[in-house]
Amino acid sequence: MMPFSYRLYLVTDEQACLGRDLFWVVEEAIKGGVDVVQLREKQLDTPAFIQKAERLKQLLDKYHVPLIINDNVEVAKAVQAYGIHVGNSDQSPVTVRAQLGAEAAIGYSIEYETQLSTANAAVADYLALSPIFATPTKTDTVTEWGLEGIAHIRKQTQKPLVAIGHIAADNAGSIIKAGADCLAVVSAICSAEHPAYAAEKIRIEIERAAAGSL
Ligand SMILES: Cc1ncc(COP(=O)(O)OP(=O)(O)O)c(N)n1
Ligand SMILES: Cc1nc(C(=O)O)sc1CCOP(=O)(O)O
Ligand SMILES: [Mg+2]
Repeated sequence: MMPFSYRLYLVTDEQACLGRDLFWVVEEAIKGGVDVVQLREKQLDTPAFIQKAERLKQLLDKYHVPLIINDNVEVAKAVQAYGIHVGNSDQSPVTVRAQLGAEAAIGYSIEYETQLSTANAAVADYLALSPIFATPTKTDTVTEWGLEGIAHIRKQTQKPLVAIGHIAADNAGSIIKAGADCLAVVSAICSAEHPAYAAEKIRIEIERAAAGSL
């Protein structure tokens, strides 16, 4: 098991970067306060995914920001990523743990409350509530957890809770106050005119809400 004490989680989406260089967007996002990055590539084959992940890891290492790989265990292994994120259509966290060992952080999407009591949730280092609010960025989702859903799940687990889905500066504080530990964001940062400024605004809301709930 690995610690997961991050606050602002960038999930990449090249399309959402509106023609700008992904590596530039990521670096700006880090300057604004992103402290963990997931490389999410749904179209690349494994060799191309590895190549991109290697380049991204070099950049992230400069800032001591951990790299999470979406779905692909082979890529996570090849680049010695900090961890991997899997959901219900991917290899299970139990299988991934067997392949990557205790030294990899595993994130697991929670779409149904019944998942909480499974071995898959038990071996995960963080749980992602998927989605908090419906989002055009990913439409193959089940239901929206909403703020009430976060509070409900918060009472049932001590694991770090990552919220994802339609998160931006204007709802960041309420999501943290409802019980999330970390906010995962695609478009509000990748598609922002100034990704650094956008990340900074979200980070400020996170810190403000977290300080208020101490
Ligand atoms: C932080 C985070 N949370 C949820 C997801 C979604 O994972 P999944 O359900 O496996 O869907 P895909 O991203 O693989 O399409 C995520 N990637 N990251
Ligand atoms: C990658 C991803 N997973 C989700 C889930 O619900 O599991 S929602 C999502 C995309 C989130 O994008 P945005 O910040 O633009 O709303
Ligand atoms: Mg997946």
